Amino acid sequence: MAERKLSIRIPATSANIGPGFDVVGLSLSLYLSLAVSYPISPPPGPYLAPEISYSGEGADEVPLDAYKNLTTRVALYVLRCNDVSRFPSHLKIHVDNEIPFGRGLGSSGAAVIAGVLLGNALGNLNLPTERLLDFALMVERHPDNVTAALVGGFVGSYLKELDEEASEAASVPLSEVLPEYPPDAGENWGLHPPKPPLGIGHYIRFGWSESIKAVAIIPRFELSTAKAREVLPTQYSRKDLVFNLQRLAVLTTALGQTPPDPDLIYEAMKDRVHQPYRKQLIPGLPEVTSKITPSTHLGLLGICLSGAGPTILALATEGFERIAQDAASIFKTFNIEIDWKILEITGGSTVEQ
Ligand SMILES: Nc1ncnc2c1ncn2[C@@H]1O[C@H](COP(=O)(O)OP(=O)(O)OP(=O)(O)O)[C@@H](O)[C@H]1O
Ligand SMILES: N[C@@H](CCO)C(=O)O
Repeated sequence: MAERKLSIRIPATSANIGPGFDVVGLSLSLYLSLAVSYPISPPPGPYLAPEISYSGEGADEVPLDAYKNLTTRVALYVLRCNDVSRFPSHLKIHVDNEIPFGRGLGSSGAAVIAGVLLGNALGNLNLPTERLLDFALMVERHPDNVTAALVGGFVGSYLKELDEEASEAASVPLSEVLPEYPPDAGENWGLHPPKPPLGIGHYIRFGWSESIKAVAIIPRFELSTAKAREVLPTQYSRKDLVFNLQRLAVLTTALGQTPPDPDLIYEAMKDRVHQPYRKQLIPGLPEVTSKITPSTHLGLLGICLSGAGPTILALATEGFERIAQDAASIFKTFNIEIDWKILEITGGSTVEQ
């Protein structure tokens, strides 16, 4: 029986990088990988729903029902928006995941991009990158993680201001975008989910100095992005806004310079928009980010919360192990154990047939 096989690989991401809340993201060398197969002509007999197997991070909690799993729900959303009512029969998907859940390393953004790429490939849709991003943004509504996961590198993005009709289309509740269809609903599923407006997200890739690696200091507890967003204020002072804008403007160029300048970067990775409010959820955050500096740790460039946390990201050119071990000692005084990884800044998502 002739089979079609696909391999899809999505990198982890770190969002914000200090002052760039909801704006910048960085793709990192930890991966969510999907091995997909299905017969080109389905064998005679009834339609068979997808079979998912899963290994690695999140294996004990991720739903294996294709109508409940985030990646396959997103894939079905993309298919249905493009007049394909269901998955191919006898579809098999094996997921292997290296990205820990709820740690600020973009696990949900990776799962969403995996779904968009899976839907695009299964439906032979050949959607351009910009359209793939529109679909991802209908699900994960801030662009930093999904854009970096899709295109790779150090990326800045913004959401376009939409006209009234498009804003309405883009603000439908997530439950309508990704309903949990009953697996036996067969051919009768509607084909008209809310389609994304065109061109929601826009992005640009900045330069990145090859000498810089990322040390991910990963506390052994989860913090959901939703919870970490609830503690943020809805309004900011002009002083705090200008503080972040000044640093972000410098940071986007400073990280592309060789050799990178630690004095410029350390200060440029400070933030007043999200980290001060999230410290109540991450004991030890202010201590780690203030005690590990370029003057105490040779090679360190800057240090910040990764995404919504609790992971802390240190950017450095050398001295990686010492940075990680000293961060571990500080966290230990707060009774928090950590794992750490030295990561490369990597390319974007890939689909191989
Ligand atoms: N591979 C996956 N398959 C299915 N669901 C996933 C997968 N990865 C993540 N998720 C879902 O996303 C949730 C984590 O999302 P959340 O936004 O809270 O954290 P994060 O994406 O890891 O962190 P951040 O957005 O700060 O980088 C998980 O609890 C799980 O429900
Ligand atoms: N910019 C987002 C990233 C997390 O997904 C936040 O900090 O809440």
